[in-house]
Amino acid sequence: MENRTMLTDLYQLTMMQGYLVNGYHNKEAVFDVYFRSLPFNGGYALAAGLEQVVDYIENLGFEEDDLEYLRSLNIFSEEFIKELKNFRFTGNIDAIPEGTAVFPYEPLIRVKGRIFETQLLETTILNLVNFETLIATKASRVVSAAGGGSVMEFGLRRAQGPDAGILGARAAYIGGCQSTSNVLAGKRYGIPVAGTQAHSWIQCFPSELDAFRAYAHTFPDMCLLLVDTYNVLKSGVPNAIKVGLELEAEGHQFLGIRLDSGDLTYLSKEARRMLDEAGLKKAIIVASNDLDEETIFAIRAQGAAINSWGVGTNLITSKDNPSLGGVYKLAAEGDQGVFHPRLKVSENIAKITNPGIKKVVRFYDRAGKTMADLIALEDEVFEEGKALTIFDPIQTWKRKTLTNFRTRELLVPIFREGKRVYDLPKLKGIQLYAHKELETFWDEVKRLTNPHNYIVDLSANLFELKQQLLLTINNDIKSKQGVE
Ligand SMILES: Nc1ncnc2c1ncn2[C@@H]1O[C@H](COP(=O)(O)OP(=O)(O)OP(=O)(O)O)[C@@H](O)[C@H]1O
Ligand SMILES: O=P(O)(O)OC[C@H]1O[C@H](OP(=O)(O)OP(=O)(O)O)[C@H](O)[C@@H]1O
Ligand SMILES: O=C(O)c1cccnc1
Repeated sequence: MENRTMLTDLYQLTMMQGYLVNGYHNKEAVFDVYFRSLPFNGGYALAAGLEQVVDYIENLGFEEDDLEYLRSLNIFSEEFIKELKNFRFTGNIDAIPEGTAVFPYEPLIRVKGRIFETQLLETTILNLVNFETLIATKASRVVSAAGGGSVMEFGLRRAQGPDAGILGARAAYIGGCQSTSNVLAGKRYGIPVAGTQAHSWIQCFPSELDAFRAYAHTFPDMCLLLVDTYNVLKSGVPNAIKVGLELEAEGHQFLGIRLDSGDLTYLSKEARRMLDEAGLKKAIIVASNDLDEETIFAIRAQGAAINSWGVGTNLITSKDNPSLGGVYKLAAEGDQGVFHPRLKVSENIAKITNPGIKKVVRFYDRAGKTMADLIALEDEVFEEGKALTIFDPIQTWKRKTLTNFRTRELLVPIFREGKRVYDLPKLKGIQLYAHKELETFWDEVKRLTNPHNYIVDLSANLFELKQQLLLTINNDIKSKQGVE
């Protein structure tokens, strides 16, 4: 749908020209997309953004004016520009479907192909996956805090620009929001749109009652009245009740009220009592105002009578954790289908990469609950009938034996030789899948604060390969130091 080919960092293009000049452009590479720590000190993340990655790959191509611009920088050769003219992706991509619960170091996307092509994809894939995964995860936390109450996404006005508003609404829907106020996101992705009215509507009329009546008259079947413009309990709620009863006398269903300031617990309880006493038991109470999972959790714990939550800024900007640190790291390089595992060394243990072409295997018990994930080498097999001992890759004495398990491989083929082989699921389907997916995890992993660490280990073979490569690199450095 959208050509984002030029939405990249300059260094991808300079490296590409470098590969070409040095005869490396046809070398094959495998890159992994993964993050190193969970956002929000939470227990899981929800993968999102794959549909946008697919769209990006399918629309790759440099236009004439892109090439003109690159020429104007005076750093690229004509030979390179000519290569760009014919650029398209001809490799393989595997990915974990959107809505899947994912954990640190698990390859969310695995890209395999000519380095000339795979190098370019880094920036854009990360840009798309980091943001949507972050917002889907945040939304999932907000929705979980809301218990059975619905959550409307209200963030567009304070999102970090239009793209974040639109893709944020999409990700929030994956995370479980019921609707969005964002009309373009509704049109583009089929997300249900919903809304009430602003204070300006109430202020514009001679009185609050006039404003409520006018709204009810215009939208009798979607009438949620904002009750905090003047005084919630002395004016807003009594006026809303009057109009609600008038609407119901005319045969319509009065939807309810929205509280947007003050002590939401106290006001909702009082408003509930007043609505019930007036016979408007079905009218709902919506709350908004700077909400996030913590405030919603606290307000519910106080016994508030709130049915639905409008959540904007804190959700769409992921205010308490504004980025996900997803990275795109080379795991193997090869020629004509023969690959060699590669590793990046770092003083920081967390930054040492996992080498080789890998997969992610999720282990379930017979009741369908998750037991652990294993990052393994692509060709490894874990027989379902056979006990398997797994161990923590840092604290290797921490061991666990899995028996009587069922396995699932999380990465699925998305592109083969440049052609899409994956049917993109509908957004509603992704939302339902995410919900079901989370049901397979224990509550301890999902709780909002200090969750239990879900086990993600390396297979024994991958662990061994990593140790071997680290040893080889270390020995190499030592012997070179001896020579020089
Ligand atoms: N009972 C409650 N427990 C915990 N937090 C609450 C409760 N009621 C409201 N809040 C939160 O407290 C904050 C109140 O913010 P603030 O003081 O700006 O709101 P306000 O009194 O409604 O003023 P304004 O009219 O400017 O919106 C909001 O984040 C709101 O979600
Ligand atoms: O608080 P958020 O989670 O971002 O949710 C959206 C907020 O946006 C609107 O407020 P508006 O832009 O009119 O500002 P105000 O109510 O804070 O004055 C609405 O009334 C909500 O309070
Ligand atoms: O429809 C609403 O009530 C709404 C929409 C966007 C932001 N705040 C509120």
